Amino acid sequence: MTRFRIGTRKSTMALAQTEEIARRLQAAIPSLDIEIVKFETTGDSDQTSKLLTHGGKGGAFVAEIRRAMLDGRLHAAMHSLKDMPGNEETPGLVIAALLSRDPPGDVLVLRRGLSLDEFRKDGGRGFKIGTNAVRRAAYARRLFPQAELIHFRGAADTRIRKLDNGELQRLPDGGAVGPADALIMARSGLERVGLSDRASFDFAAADMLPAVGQGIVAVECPSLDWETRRILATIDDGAARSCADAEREVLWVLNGHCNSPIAGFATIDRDQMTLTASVLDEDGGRFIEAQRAGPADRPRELGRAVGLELLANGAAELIERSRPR
Ligand SMILES: NCc1[nH]cc(CCC(=O)O)c1CC(=O)O
Repeated sequence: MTRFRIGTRKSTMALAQTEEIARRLQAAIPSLDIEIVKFETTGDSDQTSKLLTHGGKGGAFVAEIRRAMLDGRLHAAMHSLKDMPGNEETPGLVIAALLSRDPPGDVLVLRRGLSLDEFRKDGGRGFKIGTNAVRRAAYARRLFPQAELIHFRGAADTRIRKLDNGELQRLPDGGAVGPADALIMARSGLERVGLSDRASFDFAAADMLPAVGQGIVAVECPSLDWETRRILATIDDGAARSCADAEREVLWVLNGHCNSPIAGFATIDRDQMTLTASVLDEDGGRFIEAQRAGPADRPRELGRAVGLELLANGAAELIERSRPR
């Protein structure tokens, strides 16, 4: 049998996620001969320009690796579900597996030597929080109204090194900001790069609603490659899929772009699903939130209802305002 080739970006986090896919596939199908194929992408080599300008890291990576699958160079590709565009479908490709969800929330990572009490005592006054996500910036402005939010990017492990070294973040216009005193990062990402001991504080979902799909690793493959789909079905997690269907339906209804200020998070309790979603203003001034519960086996219906409620409350205007031009 030919080797089963899975494509991935080369970052520490992406490799850890792909190795997890390989481990689960190997456990399900011991005879499978798996090869991990590493891709260098525009998103990784261009560390300075704002992600926004090329449609998000997802946008750049997704296009390149998808070509390889459609050309037959790969059987499948790893994605963070969070980074997959929610406002379009890719003809010829399908998300054939979603791994069981890792912790979905965000954490605060402080520069070494800075204590949480010190950081929090005056609403963050005098401190700089680095993040590239409109969603995180908007929630952070609410939680730490006195802190300064600065643009900060890079792979998870690189970002923490920059934080500890007090490095400035270069901006696309040639300027620089920083150094940052704190970062906001996904707990799952931090764990995957082996740095979970750096989490100073876990944000509750109610205080910082996770991004749609956060914590879920996705595996994509050509939709007509039935053999690959059968293989990937062995590691597909039903609960992750239901939550993903509900959360991504919100993106679909809102026609959200790659860096949309949209948050969405579903949980399942027995046969009930609860879905919360929000649309945020870049400066944290306006929040539109909606929450509904419904049968867990009808996730899209719930996503649609929540998405339409957000639209009825003015979501489209906030999303259009943040669209990259
Ligand atoms: N944009 C990069 C990215 N894509 C997915 C995750 C987190 C892990 C996940 O959601 O599975 C991260 C890092 C971060 O947001 O801190």
